[in-house]
Amino acid sequence: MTIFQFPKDFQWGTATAAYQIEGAAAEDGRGPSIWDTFAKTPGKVFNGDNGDIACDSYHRYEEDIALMKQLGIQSYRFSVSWSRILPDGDGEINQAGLDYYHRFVDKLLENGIEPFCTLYHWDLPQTLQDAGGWESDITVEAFVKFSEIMYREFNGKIKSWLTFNEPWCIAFLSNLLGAHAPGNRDLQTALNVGHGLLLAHGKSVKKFRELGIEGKIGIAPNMEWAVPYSKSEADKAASERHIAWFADWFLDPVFKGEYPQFMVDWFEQAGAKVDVKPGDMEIISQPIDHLGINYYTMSVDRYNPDAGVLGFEQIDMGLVQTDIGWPVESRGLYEALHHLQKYGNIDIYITENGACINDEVENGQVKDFRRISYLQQHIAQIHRAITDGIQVKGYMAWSMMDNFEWAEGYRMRFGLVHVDYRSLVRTPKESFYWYQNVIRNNWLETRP
Ligand SMILES: N=NNCCOCCOc1ccc(-c2cn(C[C@@H]3NC[C@@H](O)[C@H]3O)nn2)cc1
Repeated sequence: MTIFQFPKDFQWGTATAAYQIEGAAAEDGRGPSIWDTFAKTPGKVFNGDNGDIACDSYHRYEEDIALMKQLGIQSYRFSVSWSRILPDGDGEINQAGLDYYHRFVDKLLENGIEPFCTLYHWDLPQTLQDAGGWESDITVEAFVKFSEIMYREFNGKIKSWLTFNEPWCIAFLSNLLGAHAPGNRDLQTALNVGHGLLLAHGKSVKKFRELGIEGKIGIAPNMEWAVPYSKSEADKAASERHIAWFADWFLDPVFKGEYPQFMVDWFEQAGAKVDVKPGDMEIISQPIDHLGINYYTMSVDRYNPDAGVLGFEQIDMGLVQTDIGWPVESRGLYEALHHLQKYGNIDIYITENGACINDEVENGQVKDFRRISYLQQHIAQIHRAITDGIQVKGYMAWSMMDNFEWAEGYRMRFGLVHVDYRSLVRTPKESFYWYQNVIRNNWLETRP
């Protein structure tokens, strides 16, 4: 047996997001978001599932927090439903929305759990999408206003902030590939959205500093690691484009104040160019305090000029896959963490990592041993990176509970806790008890 001891101040946690767990979609003044609209558009979400009820965490948060307490986590990453706070995206504040998050955050703090807040986790108020979405300064300025309201309201209660979750999904999955809300399929739109969210990020960080808010702020890109299928230069370049598409396209502007030129050139030959105005990159590259990284899988890429805008296809190498079809290769997390060192040795939180394993309850138990294997492999890679001197400060398993997995609806389960969507009964899985032990010990035990 090998013991991997983690630093004494390492923060163990779990993560969720508002639209995926809260439900109460039209309750207490909440306005519609683009995901309410998208989910109710026929054909967009498996089975026509939507977030009207979800896990009903809006009403059951005390039960959920009791489970977090039982799990023993030190921090809990959640997101705020913007359209609960500002139902029209801007304008009048909905006090009932603020009151909900105060009740929720107070309950976390009462239980010794640090709230780790993501301001934007994909649920843009529909009124702002109607006004141009992230391509429009209207939305950028509305986000700054929304974030200022949250900063002022929760200053001293919430000390760990993230502006945006997974910019790649917001820009490209949702506006080039059309798989997520609002479902556009246009490269120029995707680049405009990416630039808009980066401007909103920079302006919000600037506001955070101007207000003298206590705590730390950052952003949480999702990364996919990729390696070339062959030794050819074309395959090598394809895997580099894949990595940069998810990470460098957003992190170079944040940390270096410029887009990666090889990607700017690639997109230009594909017919799209970011319209960078004077002063934009200075705003975007406001210094941040920490970086959230979401990691799930890695890819073996082969150059194929006919395989989409980025010109790579992902080759199935026969690796074990989770139930959503993502190859399991924890080495990619280690490599991704080293890749990030070019931006400096910034504090990093693994703000999402987890496995889609769709086991159900049998005799009161969920024997999700495949999830335990996935988590163990990936946590071991984090220990390896820390041993190399990389400043990983925490790990938040995705997800605390099964929830609405976007276009996959409720069929894909990532939770440490099983949710019966009819009864809403929560059942801790075997992985919950395994993770409870890792947290209690602050070490990982691996058996040969
Ligand atoms: N690899 N790309 N190939 C080309 C594009 O393929 C099309 C599909 O792409 C993807 C890529 C990534 C994802 C994804 C999902 N989650 C899980 C959520 N994270 C935030 C939290 O809310 C979780 O629910 N993280 N990432 C989905 C689809």
